[in-house]
Amino acid sequence: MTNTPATENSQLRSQLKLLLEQAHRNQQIMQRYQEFDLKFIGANTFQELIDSVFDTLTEASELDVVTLSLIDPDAEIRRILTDLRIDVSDYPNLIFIAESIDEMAHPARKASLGIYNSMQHRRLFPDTVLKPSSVAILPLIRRNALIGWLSLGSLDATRFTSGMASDFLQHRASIVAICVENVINNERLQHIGLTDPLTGVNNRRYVERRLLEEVGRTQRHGHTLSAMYIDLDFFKKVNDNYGHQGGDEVLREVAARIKAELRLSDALGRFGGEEFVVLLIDAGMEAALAVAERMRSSIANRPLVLSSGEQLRLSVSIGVSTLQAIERKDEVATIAQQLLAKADQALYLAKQGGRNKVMNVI
Ligand SMILES: Nc1nc2c(ncn2[C@@H]2O[C@H](COP(=O)(O)OP(=O)(O)OP(=O)(O)O)[C@@H](O)[C@H]2O)c(=O)[nH]1
Repeated sequence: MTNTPATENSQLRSQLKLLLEQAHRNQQIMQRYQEFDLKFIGANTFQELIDSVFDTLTEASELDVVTLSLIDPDAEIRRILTDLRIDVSDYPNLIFIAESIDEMAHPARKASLGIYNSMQHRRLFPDTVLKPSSVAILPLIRRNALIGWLSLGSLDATRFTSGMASDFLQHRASIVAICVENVINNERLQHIGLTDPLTGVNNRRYVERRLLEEVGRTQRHGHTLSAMYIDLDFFKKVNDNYGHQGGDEVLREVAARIKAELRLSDALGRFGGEEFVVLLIDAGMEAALAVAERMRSSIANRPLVLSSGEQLRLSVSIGVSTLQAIERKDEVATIAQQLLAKADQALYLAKQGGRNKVMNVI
């Protein structure tokens, strides 16, 4: 049967209507994606970016699971994030790949779409996340280097199929790659500004900032907070006998021994020369004195070995103070100053008392 002009006309009209509806839907999708791109680009911190990737992207693209894997062989990114007090364990969908990428079992630089395969994709969808039925694995490439993968997963096995065009997804991955690189560089700069270049521990600026935060928290929630001043004894002699470089090596080793006695939530900063300040979070005087004693003995009881092979014995003096019940009306800055001043007085007593000692001022 041949179509009359009238039926042809009506068929064309309904085709046109479908096309217009499709175009309208596509425009809405594009608009939605542009909003997400702006959200990614607007992220200033790593935390803001990963929140956008995991929450916004998952919801907007109607995905069941999204993971972000970053190649971090020397754990540098993890160290920066930990120092900036971002707990990576809060993000099960954020994966750090420690091995060299050649060991990864799938093509590294091309987008790959298809059915989930546990052999191939297990690393990008670890046990802590939902197992998808189909996946889109999008490499994140910056300046020709592979920095990780954005992995999208759906419970619908037909959502991502191997023949499907991936330009649109790859475009999204390029934006995520740029944003990841930017926020990591930002965090790196922040980190450098708060780190002592010689010892790698934090600097005075960081500790002073943290101290105000922690005093505020103590005031609000009634926790305890302790502070320590740690000063190397007769350090001038180390420089005189082993040279400035020997002195620097000693400072690095002492910083590492102090750090080894601390919890991740505590703060350690080099305040200048051969003086360190520690903030012990949620620790009263008794606990702080015990930690200080462990630090003192870990330095005094074990000789320091220089790169020249020379060994030397050294000690530290430590002054401890603790914040107890504080009045709400007191100024945070004044309380912080008093806490440090007391630790400094205690250090003075330790030096006066013969060094290699822990003293406290209440
Ligand atoms: N190698 C090295 N030495 C430093 C650094 N900063 C400060 N110093 C040295 O640290 C020494 C500090 O000496 P003093 O303040 O007299 O104290 P001390 O010899 O440790 O004596 P007490 O603190 O009284 O036990 C000086 O010789 C400084 O030159 C540094 O970054 N590297």
